[in-house]
Amino acid sequence: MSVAIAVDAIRKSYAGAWRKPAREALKGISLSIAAGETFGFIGPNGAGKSTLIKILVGALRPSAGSASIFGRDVREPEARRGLGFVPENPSLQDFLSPYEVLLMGLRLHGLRFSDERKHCLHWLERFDLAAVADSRLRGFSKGMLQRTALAHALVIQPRLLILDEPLSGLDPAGRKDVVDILDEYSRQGGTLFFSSHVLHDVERIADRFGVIRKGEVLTVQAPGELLHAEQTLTVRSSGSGPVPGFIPETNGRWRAEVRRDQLWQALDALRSAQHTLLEIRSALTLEEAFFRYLELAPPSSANDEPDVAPSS
Ligand SMILES: Nc1ncnc2c1ncn2[C@@H]1O[C@H](COP(=O)(O)OP(=O)(O)OP(=O)(O)O)[C@@H](O)[C@H]1O
Repeated sequence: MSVAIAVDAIRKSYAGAWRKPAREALKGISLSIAAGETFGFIGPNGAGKSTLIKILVGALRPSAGSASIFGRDVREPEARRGLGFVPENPSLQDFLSPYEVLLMGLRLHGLRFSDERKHCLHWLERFDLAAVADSRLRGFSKGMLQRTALAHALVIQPRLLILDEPLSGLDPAGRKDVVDILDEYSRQGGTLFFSSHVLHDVERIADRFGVIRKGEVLTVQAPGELLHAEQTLTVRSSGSGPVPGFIPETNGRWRAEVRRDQLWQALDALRSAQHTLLEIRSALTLEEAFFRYLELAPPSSANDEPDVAPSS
C-alpha cells in the first residue's frame, strides 16, 4: 500500500518573544499514514497538532526533519495537488458567497467541470448550505462558516484531506452530517488526516490515531486497542438469585467488574446460577482510557526539561 503522508523526525521551535526563551513545539515526530487510511491526531491544547498540520500543508517550515505527501516533499507545491485543507479557524472572505468560495477552490486547483454550478451546489447541499449558496458569508454563524470551509475542501474531490479540528463549532446535527460525509469520503478510498479533542469522533471515524503531548507522539494505535489493553470488564446479567461478586441493579439485573483473566469463571458462575448474560464491555470509555493513558505515559527525558530550545 502506498504512503500518503510520511513525517520523519520533525522538530519545530518557535522563536521566543523579547527575553522569552524559544519554545520547541515538536520534538522529533515520525509518522507514516497509508493511502486510504483515516488517521486521527489527538492531544491536549498546545500539544503541537496545529504545528504539524501547518508543516504538512507548507504553511510552516520545520526546524529539522522532513515530511512528504504522496512521495513529494511538502516544500514542493506539487505536494499540495489534490489536497483539501481546512485550518483550525478558517478565514473566509466575508464578501463572497459559499458558491463563490467553492468556485475559487476549483480555480485554485485548476479544475474545470462541464457544469460547475451544479457540481458546487451538490457539495453545498451535502453541507446543508444550498439555501444560502448565493448569500454573502457576512452574518453566517460559526457552524455555517465551518461547513462552507469543509465544502470548499471537498469540492476539489481531494485525494487527501487534512482537517484541523473539523468538527469544532458544529452543533450535534452538523457534527453527525460531517462525520457521515467524512465516512463516505473514506469508504470511497480518500485519505484523511484530522486533529480533534473529541474522542468519540476519533473512535467513530479513525482507523488509527496518534496521541501527542508536549510535542511528542506517545502512541499510535487503533481505537479498539486502547480499550483492549484495559484489564477490567463490566459484565451484566439478569437472574433471580445472587451470584458471588455480582451486585444487584434494578429489575433483577446484576453487575460485576471482572478482571479480563477471570472472565470465564464469572461466566461459569452466571451459568450455574441460571442467569442470562446481558452485556460484556470494557469498564472504561475510550475517553477514560485515553486520559488514563496520558496520566500513565512515562515522562520522557525531553518532557522533564523545560520547553526550551534553540530557535529555528
Ligand atoms: N506562532 C507561534 N509562536 C510561538 N509559539 C507558538 C506559535 N504557534 C504555536 N505556538 C506554541 O507551540 C505549542 C504547540 O501549539 P499548537 O498550536 O501546535 O498546539 P495544538 O495541539 O494545535 O493546540 P490546540 O489544541 O490548542 O489548537 C504551544 O505551546 C503554542 O503555544
